[in-house]
Amino acid sequence: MDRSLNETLDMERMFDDRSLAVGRPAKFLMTLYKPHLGKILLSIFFFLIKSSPAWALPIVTANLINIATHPDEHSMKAVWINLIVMAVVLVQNIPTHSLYIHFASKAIRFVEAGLRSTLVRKLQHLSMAAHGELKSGKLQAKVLRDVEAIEFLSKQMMISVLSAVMNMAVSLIIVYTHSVSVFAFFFMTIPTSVFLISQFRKRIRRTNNEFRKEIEEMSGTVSEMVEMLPVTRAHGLEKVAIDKVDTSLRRLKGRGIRLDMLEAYFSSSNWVTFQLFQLACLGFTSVLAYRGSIPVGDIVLYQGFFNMIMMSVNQLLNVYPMIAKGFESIHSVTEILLNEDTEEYKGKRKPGQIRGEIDFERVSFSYRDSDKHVLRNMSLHVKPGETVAFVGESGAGKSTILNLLIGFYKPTEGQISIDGIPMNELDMLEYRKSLAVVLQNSILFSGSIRDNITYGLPDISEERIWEVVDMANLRDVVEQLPDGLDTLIGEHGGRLSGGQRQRIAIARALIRDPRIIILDEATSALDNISEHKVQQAMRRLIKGRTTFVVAHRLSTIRDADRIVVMKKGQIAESGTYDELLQRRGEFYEMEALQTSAL
Ligand SMILES: Nc1ncnc2c1ncn2[C@@H]1O[C@H](COP(=O)(O)OP(=O)(O)OP(=O)(O)O)[C@@H](O)[C@H]1O
Repeated sequence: MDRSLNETLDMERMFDDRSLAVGRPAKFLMTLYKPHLGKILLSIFFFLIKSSPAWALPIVTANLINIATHPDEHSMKAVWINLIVMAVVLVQNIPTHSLYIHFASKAIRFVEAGLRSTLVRKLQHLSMAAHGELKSGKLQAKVLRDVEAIEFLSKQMMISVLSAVMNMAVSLIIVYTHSVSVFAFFFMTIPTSVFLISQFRKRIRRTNNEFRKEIEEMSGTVSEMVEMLPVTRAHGLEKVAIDKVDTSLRRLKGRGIRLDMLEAYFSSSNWVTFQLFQLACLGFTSVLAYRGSIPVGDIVLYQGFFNMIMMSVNQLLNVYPMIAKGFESIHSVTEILLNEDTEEYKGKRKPGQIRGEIDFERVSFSYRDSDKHVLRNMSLHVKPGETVAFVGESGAGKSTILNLLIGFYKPTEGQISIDGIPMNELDMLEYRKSLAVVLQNSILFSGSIRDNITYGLPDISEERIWEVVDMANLRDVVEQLPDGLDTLIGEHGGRLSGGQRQRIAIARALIRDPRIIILDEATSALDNISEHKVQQAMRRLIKGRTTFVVAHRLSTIRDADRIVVMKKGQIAESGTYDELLQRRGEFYEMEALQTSAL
């Protein structure tokens, strides 16, 4: 098996570990990176070597000054040794920096790909109810933005945080080995300066955030103005609209100037604090050198390392907001990864060749978090090959019946059986192979017409494709397009008419040669002529197959074996078209209403 896939599956297992509680981002990161420990250790190793020029430079500079201030007969030799060592340390940076990035990047990319893939798998397995709760927009944001933020967090951890922490640690060790008193000075002054600088930075960040909010509000006002343009123009309200934007602009301008001034003040305070502490370090080390406690050249060494520590602190403070954002994203990603609300049916019984006998046994259903009984105590026996049409007022529960049949939701009470096997025990993957579904809004994806028709079936012959194209009355549409079946249809079929989209969805159902067909208003968007042709094709298709249709126009279900009239989640009456008309009940009234409307 592909190695990366193996690692992805490992990751899935990791997230099955319930001990990985939400709210522990550090543990989450460790779980993510544990399989890549080798790469991480190698990247740390190469980081240490590649960073040596930064540490060597202050030492070599101090050595050279010390040699120059105390020359003897070995001085020239010592100068050359220092220069050659520095040159070697510099040149090794070329391969070691690449090796460091190679291992760090490999670890990060593996984790990123694995995380995305685990999330996508999880999304595919979450129940429809969970999807309804998470809302698709929010889900997209999670998969795209949050994974990006976690990837960014990883990069910052592996690059900025690692380099800052290492630089600080090495600097402190070198300073400690050179002079304990300078080390003590560093130890006392650095935390104070970090505290002051972080206070200034906090204020700068706060003022920036305030300003960004103002700008967002401003863009909201402008885009609302553009959206409202037709209404504004139709009522001659241009001045009102412009005044509204002007007021918002004036506020933004004033706030902007004030924030620029505040930012200037805090930025310069930040810089001056930094410089003052550096000056204090210079003063302290100069006094030590004057007293002869340290060699003169070491002043440069301590300046260099003080600077390096302060730069590292600055770097950490810079990446802090991004790290905080990354940790927030970890929270929201774990919300999905640890969501146990997966597909409700987990049965494993293989149905064999499905005949299409379906039983609803006292089925009741309510959507989650809703007290409303959408279906109540519904029983229905459907023979293999029978066509059952559901009609009834809006909200009567017709589409819900189809959702239950597909297995998107489980009945709250009662059960549905397929060929005598309760859905609970059924292997849904096998069952759904014999289902074809055409829902109210035909769902197409960007790609060619061919891709959309053969979705999930790679080895379909050209002949078979044209056969269903003809059956779905699509040939004239396809032949008029520049690339025929390979014409790209744009996102969600945006370049096609509603009728064309629906016909593609019908062709997709036809090509599966299913045993059970589920149609929700499948022919509603077709014109009279093509609807007639599709109806003919449908008749051919549904012959011998169990079919469930939800249709609002009663004319389309005249030939159904049985029409079930739904009312408030219950079966009000059922029978053939003619039987129901003769009964003069609900259906008779609906039919009369539609005929008079026509
Ligand atoms: N995902 C959902 N969550 C909560 N309630 C829902 C959900 N889907 C549908 N409902 C509610 O369930 C009831 C039945 O809806 P359903 O879509 O099955 O009716 P319908 O008979 O197909 O209506 P229409 O003819 O308008 O499509 C409605 O009151 C609807 O508001």
